[in-house]
Amino acid sequence: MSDITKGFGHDSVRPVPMNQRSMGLFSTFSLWVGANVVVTTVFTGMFFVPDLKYLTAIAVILFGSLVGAVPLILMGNIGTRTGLPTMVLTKGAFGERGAVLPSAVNTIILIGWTWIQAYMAGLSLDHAVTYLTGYSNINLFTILTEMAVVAITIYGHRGIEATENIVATLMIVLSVIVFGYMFVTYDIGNLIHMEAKKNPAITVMVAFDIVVATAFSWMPTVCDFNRNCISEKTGMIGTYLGYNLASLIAMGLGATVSGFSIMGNMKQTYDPVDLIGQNNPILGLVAAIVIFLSVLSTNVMALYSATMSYLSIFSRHRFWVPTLVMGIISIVGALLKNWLLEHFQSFLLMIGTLFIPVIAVVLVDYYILKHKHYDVNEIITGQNKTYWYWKGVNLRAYLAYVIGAVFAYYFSYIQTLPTGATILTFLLTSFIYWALMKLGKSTSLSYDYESRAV
Ligand SMILES: Nc1ccnc(=O)[nH]1
Repeated sequence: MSDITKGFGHDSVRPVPMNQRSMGLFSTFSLWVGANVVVTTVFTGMFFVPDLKYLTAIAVILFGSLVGAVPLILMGNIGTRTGLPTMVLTKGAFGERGAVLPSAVNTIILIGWTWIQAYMAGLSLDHAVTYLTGYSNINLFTILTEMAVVAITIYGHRGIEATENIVATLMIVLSVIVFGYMFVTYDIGNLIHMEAKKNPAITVMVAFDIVVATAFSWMPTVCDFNRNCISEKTGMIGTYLGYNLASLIAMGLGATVSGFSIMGNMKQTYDPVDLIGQNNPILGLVAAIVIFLSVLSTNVMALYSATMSYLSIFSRHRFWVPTLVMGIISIVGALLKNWLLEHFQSFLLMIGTLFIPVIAVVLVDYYILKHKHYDVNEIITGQNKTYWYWKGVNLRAYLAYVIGAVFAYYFSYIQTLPTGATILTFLLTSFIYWALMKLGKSTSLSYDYESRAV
């Protein structure tokens, strides 16, 4: 056993020193292409057409991603500067003990992502194989996909980076083939002129909000990888380019397939395999490979980040043990199948509610209140109690967080806003946290923090 495990990743939550950084511009770019070209993002793109006109949808996807990727790269840059994973970094704002809650929630959410994505990969592979051979076994293809994910992730970030370097390029090339085939066979001109719905559920503003929220869904993960970037500049540029290209490919694919499926009087779908597999089983298989690779390259990141979040709480455990245990959970849970798809929308809303306020608090804390400086050693050891606040918890961060989360919950579930709630939640939480911390400075409440933070 020990011979096998020696080769596994030994990744930990300790800061990655500069001389051990492994991601240059191409790796960073590939990683973020691999991250956001994923079937769930394709699925999201489906909802934009025909509610919006095709080119309007593409413009919203592009613009929303360009905007959402700004906080994403700012967040990732904290990882590059400190060498720490995201959930360890939340200690700086939430306190040594206050960070336990976001870390635990993040672990669970990431496993949720692996479930739905593995199942959706299983579905596409199954459809393609059925069109080709008549054989069908969704469970088998789902399990095989997720087993491959576990087999890669167990080798740690180096295994993941090596995978992304190949898979990202492959996905770009294969998706160009799929887009090309669809545009020619079903006629892109028709798609462009297709009428938008009269009473759309998704307006331009709501679509924009959803695209920005997609970027937020990556923020609890970003430092786990960008802490391996060799420089701040390549980290930010690689992430920005990779993430935006990926959004355009993935959401664009969903929007395109949706439009063509409706024009062809089919049931609305996001899945290119469903659209083209019947006419052309070989290209259906190519499309299924794109979907499979999209999930492989994303689920390795989700499982890895779930492990990092877990290790943020239980830092002494060896990397491969929680990876393997959660890997097995990710395989079994994917067999919940349609239940996962049915709850996907509420899952997204839940993530928005739970995590946008966390990101707002961390960004304000690092870039504004702590002037771009965390004492890395102190975050890890807690020796001088710099980030101890009150009994290990920063109550002001929690207060801002709760207000932000209640706001997000109310305006997402109970009284939906015509603008969506993502950006407003982010701005509101940022302001409240900043104000509470500034206000706190002049009251005795701040004694604990101020006296120790020198
Ligand atoms: N679409 C996704 C966003 C964040 N994490 C994932 O695993 N998938």
